[in-house]
Amino acid sequence: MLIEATGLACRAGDKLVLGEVTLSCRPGEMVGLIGPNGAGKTTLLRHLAGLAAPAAGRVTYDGQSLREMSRPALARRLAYLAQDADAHWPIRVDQLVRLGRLPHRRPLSGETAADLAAVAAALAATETTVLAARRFDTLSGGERMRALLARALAVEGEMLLADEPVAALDPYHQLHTMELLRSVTEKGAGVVVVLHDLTLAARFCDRLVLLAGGRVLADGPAGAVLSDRNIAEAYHIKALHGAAEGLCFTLPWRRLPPGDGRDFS
Ligand SMILES: Nc1ncnc2c1ncn2[C@@H]1O[C@H](COP(=O)(O)OP(=O)(O)OP(=O)(O)O)[C@@H](O)[C@H]1O
Repeated sequence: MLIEATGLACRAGDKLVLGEVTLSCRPGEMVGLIGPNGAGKTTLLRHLAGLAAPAAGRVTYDGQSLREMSRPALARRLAYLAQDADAHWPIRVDQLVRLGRLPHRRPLSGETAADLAAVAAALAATETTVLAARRFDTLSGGERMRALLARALAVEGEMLLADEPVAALDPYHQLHTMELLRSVTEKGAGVVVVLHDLTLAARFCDRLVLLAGGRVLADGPAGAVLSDRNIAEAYHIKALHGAAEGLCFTLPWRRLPPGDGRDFS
C-alpha cells in the first residue's frame, strides 16, 4: 500500500471533524474522495499529506509512519495540491512550477536537465506553456488552478493528493485534468483526488470513498458507492443515473424534502 490512514480522528473544539477514518491508495490507483461540504475531505487530505497531526490513528507511507519521515524526503515523494492554494507574492508561472522541483535540488546547486525537463513537461501537460511568462496573480481562477497543478506534476512524486482540482475549470479542462491525473496513475503513482462532480468521480476513479460527517459512509467501486441510498444519506438529494458510450453518469437531480422524506425510487 502506498498510503494508508488507519483510525484517523481529529477534533476542532468540541466538533468531531474526522472519526475513525480509514483510507488507502495503492500505486497506480486513483481514489476519488467525495462527500458534502464540511464532510472532512480537506482535513483528511491534509492529514495524508502530513500537514496535520491526528488526535488518534496513523498515516503510513510505503509502510513507514509519516511522522518518522523527514520533510524533504516526503516532499520528493508526495505532491499536495491544496483547494485554496495561492501564491502570496508576485511570481511568474514558470517560477511557480519550478518550485515543484525544489525538494529534488541539493543545497546551492542549480537546476539539472531533469529539473528543466520536468518543468517543461508539466507546463505542456497542463497547457500552461503559453502562460509561463505571465505573473501568477494576473491569471484567471481556472488558469491559476492549472498552473498549480503543473507545479504539483513537476514534483514527479509517487503520490499526488489533489483537493478539488477541477472546481474552477471549464468542462474541457475538467476532462483534460482528469485525464492528466489518470496518466499520472498509469506511470505507477497513486492519486487521491477530492471531487464534487459525481460523474467525473465515477468515470475516472478506480475507487470512491464517500465521507459524511467525518466518517467513511462507503468505500468501493463507483456503482456501489453511488447508490441512491448513499447519495440520499450523504447529500440529501436524488440523482439520476444513466449511461452513454458505455460509460455511466450520475446527475444531481433534486433535493430531498427535509426530515425523513427520503425516497429511493
Ligand atoms: N479549526 C477549525 N475550527 C472549527 N471547525 C473546523 C476547523 N477546521 C475544520 N473545521 C470544520 O471541520 C469540517 C470539515 O472541514 P473540511 O474543510 O475538511 O471539509 P470538506 O469536506 O473539505 O468541505 P468542502 O467540500 O466544503 O471543501 C467543517 O465543518 C469545518 O468547518
